[in-house]
Amino acid sequence: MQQFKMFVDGKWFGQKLEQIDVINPATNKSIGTIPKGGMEEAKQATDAAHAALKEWAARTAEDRSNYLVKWHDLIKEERENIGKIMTAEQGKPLKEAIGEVDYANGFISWYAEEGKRIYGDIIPASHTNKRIFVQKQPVGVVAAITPWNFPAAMITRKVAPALAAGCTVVIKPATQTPLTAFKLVELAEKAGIPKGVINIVTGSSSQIGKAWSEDSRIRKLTFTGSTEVGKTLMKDAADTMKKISLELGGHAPFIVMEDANLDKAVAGVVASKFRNAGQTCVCTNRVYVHESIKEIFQEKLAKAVSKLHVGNGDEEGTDIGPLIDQNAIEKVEEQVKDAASKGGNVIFGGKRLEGLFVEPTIVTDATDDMLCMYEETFGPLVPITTFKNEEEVIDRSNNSPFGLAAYVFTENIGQAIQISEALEYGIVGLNDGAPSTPQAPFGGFKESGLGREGGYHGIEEFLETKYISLAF
Ligand SMILES: NC(=O)C1=CN([C@@H]2O[C@H](COP(=O)(O)OP(=O)(O)OC[C@H]3O[C@@H](n4cnc5c(N)ncnc54)[C@H](OP(=O)(O)O)[C@@H]3O)[C@@H](O)[C@H]2O)C=CC1
Ligand SMILES: O=C(O)CCCC(=O)O
Repeated sequence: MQQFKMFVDGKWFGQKLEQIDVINPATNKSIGTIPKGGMEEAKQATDAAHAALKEWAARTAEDRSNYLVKWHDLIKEERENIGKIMTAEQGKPLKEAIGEVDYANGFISWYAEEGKRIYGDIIPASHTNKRIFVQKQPVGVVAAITPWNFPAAMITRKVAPALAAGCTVVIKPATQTPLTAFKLVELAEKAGIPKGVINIVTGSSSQIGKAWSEDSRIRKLTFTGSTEVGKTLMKDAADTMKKISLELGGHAPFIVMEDANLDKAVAGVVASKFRNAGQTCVCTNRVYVHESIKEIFQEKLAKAVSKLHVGNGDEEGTDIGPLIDQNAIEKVEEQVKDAASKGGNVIFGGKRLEGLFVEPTIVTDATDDMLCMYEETFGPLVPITTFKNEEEVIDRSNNSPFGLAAYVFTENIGQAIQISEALEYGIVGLNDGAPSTPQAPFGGFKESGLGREGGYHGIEEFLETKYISLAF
């Protein structure tokens, strides 16, 4: 059994600390152990990142870009190997895991270029003897706290723009999926990224989170995970007035208008709902189908879902792997039971299988008082409800504290634009069940978070704006 180590200031360490098992959710077997770090290790990481900051920030953008390109190329060479590590610790099907590695690597190559385009401005002054220059500077040391559902992409989506902007980073991956993160950091070291620029610690999330929140040397905290933890981090970060980005929970509505191409809509639900067994914050959580097409849509969706194969992610042909843990299974079970007790019809699936597997499930006749219609599911359950008109479906879609992703399927261009604009969501998939991509600004409205990741917007999160007023 491999004993993994943390990486701080260019050194791998931690084998003398208490160890935590990393469990394969498909087999319930330990696949390695990681050190249980805490306050002390979090502080060491901050010390290292702080010491490395000045030199890294002073480099040219092109120099930093070259390191990112090397890192990208090493990840590309090992994409299958990293995918296997991810499937073993997280459970997602291998083809999806390798797809995530490519997606994750897309952030590195994109920001390797975007770092070269951090432009300033010259603003006309009010006096003839003055000039005003605006420039962007790296915010400083960045703390990145990442979840288990995307063990690679949530790291690179934060670390690549931070490094490109001239920041150094300390990372805490989810305890359930640290091995992919260690592999990425190992390849960053191999790419020659200087010591202290990337540091990673594992262990007590509350201690590490507190140490970083309270440390005034950390100038930016970037987090993906639950809304509850995001709120705690935001409160804790207030005392040192850090910049903060939060990618939190979602509850995506999927709207199927009367004139939608139903085959495209069904493919869209399958893509957005069953990716990662339903465990993404942009997964469809509730489907609104126009009442006139309800029967045919449900029939087509049930047929498509019946073709999905549930199994261990490392087996060929698996579409849906295990859920991450027992709590996740119980949440889905509770939502199915609740829906059935309130008049929902389970027309497909509905049962838990052995281990951490659960059948893909379709519940029709869903009503707004069912748990699955307002509480994030994070599992392969699709509740379907009907609507009569555009105004109704927009109101019901927006009636949520979340505002991350929404999906609309229609062939009417004018209606498509009007609905997209009316939705209080940061991402709208218009006839598109898979809108995520490195060059677009991923992020949510309302309690789904703050800030954007990806695209040129994503690098702004790691920059401070300064103006220099010159008088002569
Ligand atoms: N937006 C998204 O992509 C995600 C949303 N979720 C939602 O959240 C629910 C719960 O998932 P869960 O894994 O518990 O999510 P969490 O928010 O608890 O975990 C996400 C990350 O935050 C860390 N963390 C947890 N508590 C603290 C803390 N007090 N201070 C600092 N860091 C902390 C975790 O560490 P550790 O692993 O060590 O606990 C992990 O690295 C899911 O069912 C889903 O609804 C979950 C994951 C991702
Ligand atoms: O927060 C998540 O669930 C991860 C982001 C998924 C995506 O990038 O599509």
